Amino acid sequence: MNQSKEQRILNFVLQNAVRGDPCSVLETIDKYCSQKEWAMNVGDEKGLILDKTVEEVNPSVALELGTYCGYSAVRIARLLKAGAHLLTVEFNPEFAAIAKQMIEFAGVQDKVKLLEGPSEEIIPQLKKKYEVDTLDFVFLDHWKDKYTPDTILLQECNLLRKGSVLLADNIIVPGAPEFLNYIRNNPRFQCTNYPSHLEYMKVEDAMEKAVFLG
Ligand SMILES: O=C(NCCCCc1cc2ccncc2s1)c1cc(-c2ccc(F)cc2)cc(O)c1O
Ligand SMILES: [Mg+2]
Repeated sequence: MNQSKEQRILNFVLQNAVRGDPCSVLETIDKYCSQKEWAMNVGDEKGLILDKTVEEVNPSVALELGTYCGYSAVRIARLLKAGAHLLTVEFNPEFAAIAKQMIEFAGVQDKVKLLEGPSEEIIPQLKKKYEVDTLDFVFLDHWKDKYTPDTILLQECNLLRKGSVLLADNIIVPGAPEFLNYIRNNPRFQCTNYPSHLEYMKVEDAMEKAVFLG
């Protein structure tokens, strides 16, 4: 049966990128998705905002919700200091299988733990099962109507500490209006908006950073 788009992206990386070189993997995915088939990776323009935020936070423990093909997991992991790690959550088994191979090809597998399942099930397991104390950085890039309930769940599970940084993708497209309303009106978060563009398109999009004030 014919291949999925995600399998085609992975194959293009396996055939054209340099094994063990995360930047080469990112460039190759961006090349494929801007020239051949659009896909919902954070991309190179919003990827720079992600890079700057990760470098600023320099997290020891990071969480990503919404792995997809592993583009942003590779993007984040390549910037992590020795001993730091990223937990990334994907509920679609096909996407998780692609992402696992992408992460391994990029050579960042020692810094990334890929967790399969719905975020609302995984988040409550982070402390006991995955030995997380608190999260320094959280990248929200899964279903846009899950951003708010999962942010509330992270607080209920005591996974945020004073200074924890959340970064949310797709604030304009597909949009996360309920999250924006929640986070900007919540006195426990200090928010910053970063205008940008939808990955590989001239369409406006934005990212929102929210620092937890404790
Ligand atoms: O839906 C998007 N991303 C989430 C996919 C949902 C995957 C999930 C992961 C997970 C893990 C744990 N629990 C539950 C879930 S659900 C998304 C969509 C667009 C877009 C933009 C314009 C379009 F015309 C069409 C699509 C752009 C983007 O950057 C996106 O991130
Ligand atoms: Mg996104």
